[in-house]
Formats: sequence, C-alpha cells, structure tokens
Amino acid sequence: MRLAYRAESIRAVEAPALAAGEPLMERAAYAVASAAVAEARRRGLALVGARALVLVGGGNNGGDGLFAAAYLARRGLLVTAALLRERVHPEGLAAARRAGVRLLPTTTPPPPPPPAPTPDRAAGRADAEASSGHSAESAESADSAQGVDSADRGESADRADRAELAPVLAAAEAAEIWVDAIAGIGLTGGLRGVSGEVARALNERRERSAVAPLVVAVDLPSGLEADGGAVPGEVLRADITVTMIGLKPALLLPPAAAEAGDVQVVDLGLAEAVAARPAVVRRLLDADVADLWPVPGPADHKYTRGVLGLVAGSDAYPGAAVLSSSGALRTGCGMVRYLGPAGAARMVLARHPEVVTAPGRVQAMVMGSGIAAGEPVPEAAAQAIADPGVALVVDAGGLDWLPADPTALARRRVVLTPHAGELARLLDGRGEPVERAAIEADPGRWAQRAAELTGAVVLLKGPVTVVAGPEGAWYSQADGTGWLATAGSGDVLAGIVGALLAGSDGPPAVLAAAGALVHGRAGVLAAHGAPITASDVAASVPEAIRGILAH
Ligand SMILES: NC(=O)C1=CN([C@@H]2O[C@H](COP(=O)(O)OP(=O)(O)OC[C@H]3O[C@@H](n4cnc5c(N)ncnc54)[C@H](OP(=O)(O)O)[C@@H]3O)[C@@H](O)[C@H]2O)[C@@H](O)CC1
Ligand SMILES: Nc1ncnc2c1ncn2[C@@H]1O[C@H](COP(=O)(O)OP(=O)(O)O)[C@@H](O)[C@H]1O
Ligand SMILES: [K+]
Repeated sequence: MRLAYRAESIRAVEAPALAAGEPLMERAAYAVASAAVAEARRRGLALVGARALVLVGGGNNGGDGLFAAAYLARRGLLVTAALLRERVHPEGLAAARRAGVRLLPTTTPPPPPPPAPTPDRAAGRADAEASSGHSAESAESADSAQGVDSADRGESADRADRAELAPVLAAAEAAEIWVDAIAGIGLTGGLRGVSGEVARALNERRERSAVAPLVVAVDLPSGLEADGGAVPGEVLRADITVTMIGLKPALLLPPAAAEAGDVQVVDLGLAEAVAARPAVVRRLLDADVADLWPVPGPADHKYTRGVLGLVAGSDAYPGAAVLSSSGALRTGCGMVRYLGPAGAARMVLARHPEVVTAPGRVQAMVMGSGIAAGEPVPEAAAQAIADPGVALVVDAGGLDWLPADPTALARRRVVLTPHAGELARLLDGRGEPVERAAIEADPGRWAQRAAELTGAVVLLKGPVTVVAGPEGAWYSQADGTGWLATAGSGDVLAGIVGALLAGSDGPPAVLAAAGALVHGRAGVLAAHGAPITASDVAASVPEAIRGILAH
C-alpha cells in the first residue's frame, strides 16, 4: 500500500529529528542529486560538463535544492542556482558556493540601491557567466543580494521584471537538468510573482524544446499544495519527484498527481515515525488486494460465498444489465440474482445462463446502472435500501433513490459509484450546486463532500478513481487506461464492486478501491494498447484477479 500524509504530519515527524541534530536536509539533497544523476545516466547523458539549473525558493525546499546543487557540482556538472528570493537558505547557499555553483540572483533588492547590483549589471554578468560556467563574481553578487536585510518578503520580494528573468531562461535553455526547489510543503495558494513567471516560462520552454530537459522536483512539483489534489495555478511539471519522509496527498490525488511524474520516496531515516501518523490517502497495490480477496475455502458453498442482487438495466439501456452481471460473475461471488425488467432479464440469461432471476436473499445489491435519472425506485431496490443487512452499490439513476438523511446510511455498507457528471447532480440535489468541471478539477474534495452529505462511501470514477469515506480519508487508484473510457465500462465496475461486497465483510471503502484496481487492470489486460469494449473488460477480470492472487 502506498500512503500519503498531510504536511502537518510530515512536519511533526521532522521536528524532533531536526532538534536532535539529524542532517535531514543533507540526506534529502543527496537523494535529489542521486535521483537526478541516475536518471541522467539512464538517458545516456555524460555527467561531467552537463549543465544543471537549480531553481531556489526562499524556504527549506530551496535549502534542499542548494545542497543538491553542491552535490551535483561535485559530480562534475556545471550547476547554476537561480535564487528566486532575496533571502535563501544560508547554509545551503554557503555549501553551493563552496562547491563552485554559479549563483544567479533574480530579485531586485529594495532601495537604497548601493549594495545591490542593477538589473542591467545582473543581466549582463549572467550572460557572461552563462558562457563561462562558474565565477567568483557571481558568488559576490549573490552575497550582495543576500546581504540585503529585507523586511518585506512576500509580494515585494516578488518584484522582478522580465529582463531579470532572462538570465534564468538562458540558463534553463542551456541546461539538460532542471531541479525544482522553489517551494515544497510550505507553499500556500498558486505560485506567485517571479516563481510563477519562472514556472510558466519554463513549462513553455520545455514544450517547445526539441530535447526536453530532465526535470527533478524536490519534495513536490512547485505550485502544488501538499494536502490536496487541486492544481491551484502554474505548476512546474516534473519527470521525477523526490519526496521526503512520506508521500503527500497531492502526489496521489488527481489531477495534481499527474504533474509529479515518477515519484520516489526518501524516508530520511524517519519511516517508523511517519508510519505512526494517520495516512490520509492510500493506494492499494496488488499485494493488498490479494490479502483481502475472498478466496473460497474447502468449506465454502455458494451461499457462504455471497449472493449479489442486481437492479440494473432498463428497456432503454438493457445492456447495462448484461455488463454488470458479467462484471459480477467474473469477480466471483456465489450467485448473481438479476431482479430487473423482463426484457433485460432475457438478455442476461441468453448471455449468462448461470444468473438466477428468482427473488431471494442477497448479501449485497447493485442498483441503478443503466437506469436513467428520475426513474422511480423499483421494489427490489427499495427493499434492499430498507434492509440494513444488505450492502449497496448505487450507480447512475439509483443515486436519486438514496435517503436524504445521511445518518440513515450510517453503519451501513454503501458505495456510490458516480462519474463527475452524476456527482454534480447528486451534490446539486443536496443543496450544493457545483459544475462538473469543478469536480474534475478537485475530485478528492468533492467525493469527500458527497460522502459527508450522503453518509456513504463515494467512488468517483475518472482517469484516476478516488474513493472517499465519511470518516475523511481517501483511496486513490490509477490502475487503468484511457481505453476504459467506453460506454458500459462503469456498469462492469459496479458489478465488480457489488460482487466484492457480497463476498466479503470488509470495509466498503477498501473493497471499492480493490474493485477499481481490478477493473483498471482488466482494462489494461484487455486493451493491450488497442480499443476495447466493456464486454472485453469484464472478460479480462479473471485474468486480472489471477495475476493479483499470484502475488
Ligand atoms: N527543515 C528541514 O531541514 C527539512 C525540510 N525539508 C524541505 O523543506 C520543505 C519545507 O520548507 P519550508 O517550510 O521552509 O517551506 P517551503 O516548501 O520551502 O516553502 C516556502 C517558500 O515558498 C514560498 N512560497 C510560499 N507560497 C508561495 C506562493 N504561493 N508562491 C510563491 N512562493 C511561495 C515562500 O516564499 P515567501 O512566502 O517567503 O515569500 C518560501 O520561499 C519541504 O518541502 C522539504 O523540501 C525536507 O527536506 C526535510 C528537511
Ligand atoms: N481516461 C481514463 N483512464 C482510466 N480509466 C478511465 C478513463 N476514463 C474513464 N475511465 C474509467 O472507465 C469507467 C467509465 O465509467 P462510466 O463513466 O460510468 O461509463 P458508463 O456509464 O458508460 O459505464 C470508470 O471506471 C472510469 O474510472
Ligand atoms: K519543489
């Protein structure tokens, strides 16, 4: 399982170690430099003489970057550190200077001007340095910039015109490696001022360049807020993110996580301490799903394996009945009872003669797939909603059938499986109008809100599937492929999750996440890089499970 911790937890773990004098920053910086070197080598880059640009913010993230710059310089790279704040981490700066890192100030110091370089001088000197590599003069200029005791950090420290960014952009152009140490867990709000400008310019530059540089983010891609999945503004997109102590929620939650590239966790020797903190986002791996999978034993029979009822499909969308049945059967509970309309039942039986259409007891019920919003609640669904012993998977049109009072579902095992559009409708119906686009911009937040308002677990479908429970923690599963974006694929997922709830007593959030993993894996296996139908996804579910259980 991958676990992500809030920034406050990371700080709480870090504080006693720092007080005890553990060199966390040096360890972090060494890990960043090592990751950059390893990836550069993998890409066939000759290290000695390669150019690296380190973007340095004013906090400890910038400190990590400066120490990493020093390590890289000692490995023979030509390293430039662009100082995006008037004050940067002093020990890091000293280490970088000792290692011969070229220091490039970018901000205009406040008046009076005498100790500070003029923008023209700074730009001219930087141009000269860009061709000469390292220079003592650049260190002096950084000294003078650092020497300004600015009481007005923040907005005034952002005062940098485009002319002053030109040397940074020139250094970026020349560099094969960019290390992003602008800000980490200390960032609040979207990147402001010079930092935002640099991130925007560098993103553009990377998109235009024929040979893209390797971008290594320190702790987080700068511009992401650690604790959530939203992208609050410009973010410097990374190829690799080296994150310290533990994952942060932004590195697992969509859409933020997509900015981070390949994420490497460096525990800095604090793995045990962080494991004692509450994780707010979890990502199941195959081994976790294997551990919870209801594998039948010698004493099992079909009823002990669990019976799943299906109220899915309609005259308008009969295929959903077949697809949710297929997903459930391939996941493997003891029996599937189809309890929808007669026409759809005939189609289900034609495809799956093993499905039972007689009413009877069920341990779980899938309802709503292939049923339009606004349809009245069928009797079989109403009975299941009223029976606290039945676990529920509520999809599509079934979302309208939920009780208005969230406490009505308390202590029930209930999983809602909306996509963003259905979630918007559900939230609107509960007095919280929100656009579909707003949900897609922060799925974790809105899934969580829906969980609070309904009292159910909410599995929000999308490129990354987010599962939120009323108790306030997420699962985030990114196991699928874009080929899964095909009609009926969600119906298969509802069947998979339903079968798991029928066959296991486990907590609904983790079973929903496990269902999302299996569905995503089945999609990948079915697709093999080519288009698939929802039926193909269902057909690949056993192969997905086989692979997982082989762990
Ligand atoms: N302590 C240690 O030894 C260890 C610490 N570690 C490292 O420390 C990091 C946390 O350091 P931190 O707390 O200093 O915050 P940090 O992420 O550098 O951000 C502050 C900077 O961001 C800036 N900034 C803020 N908002 C902004 C915005 N919207 N737009 C633009 N800028 C904005 C803010 O600017 P200011 O507000 O001051 O103008 C300031 O310059 C952590 O992520 C990890 O990398 C680990 O390696 C372990 C060892
Ligand atoms: N780009 C994507 N990458 C991975 N999975 C996706 C992507 N787009 C959609 N999916 C998955 O495909 C399924 C689509 O479900 P849904 O939108 O309910 O479709 P339908 O209603 O047609 O069955 C969901 O499980 C979703 O997570
Ligand atoms: K960063």
